[in-house]
Amino acid sequence: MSRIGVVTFPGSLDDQDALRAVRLAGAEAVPLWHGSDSIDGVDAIILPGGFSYGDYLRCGAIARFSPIMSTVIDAANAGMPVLGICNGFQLLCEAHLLEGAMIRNAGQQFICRDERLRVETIDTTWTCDFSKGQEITIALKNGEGNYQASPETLRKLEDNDQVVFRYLDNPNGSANDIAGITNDRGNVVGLMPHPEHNVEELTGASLDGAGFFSSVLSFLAR
Ligand SMILES: NC(=O)CC[C@H](N)C(=O)O
Repeated sequence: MSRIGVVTFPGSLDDQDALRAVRLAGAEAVPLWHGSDSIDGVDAIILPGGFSYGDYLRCGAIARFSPIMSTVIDAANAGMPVLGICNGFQLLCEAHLLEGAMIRNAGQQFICRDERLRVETIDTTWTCDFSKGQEITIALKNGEGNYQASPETLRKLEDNDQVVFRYLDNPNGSANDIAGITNDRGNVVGLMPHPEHNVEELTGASLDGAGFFSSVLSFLAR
């Protein structure tokens, strides 16, 4: 059975939901603690949403120096699937595993709502079970979700098919309507919306988040 680790930082909020989504997908969910440099032999890693270190300085800027991150960076560079959800995406940018940065939402409001997204590439470890161009609904909730990058970086992301998700109705001012991106290799993915909140019928929400977790399991079974 594949083992997927979820890292808890001080101020993480959605680690339990991510662990639950992993279990619902049929994998072993492995809680990991930010203060240890061990990833316990897992096959894939999720950096969950929340308010690590109270969002002091910038979202993810302090968590990026947690002991576990040096191991996560080595594993990601060796090809391990890593998914950063919201604060996790911010953290992946701070750790330079993904390019670009997040600033305050245009309008300066915290946004919490369902968001329509288009899947732009299925060539990643976390989206291979979707179809290209598929439209999905995933919950969004953040204050600093406005993705920005230099014109050169944006051009590179577009040219290399590294834009993974785009908002259909851009809620926060993100450049090129970008909701999520991947690295060159397609093993590291970050997105602002929260797939772990869209996996259970009981909530009445869409179940479109399940595709992230089934994708990584399909990838690991190859
Ligand atoms: N849901 C989240 O992970 C929020 C991330 C971050 N605290 C923000 O508000 O932008």
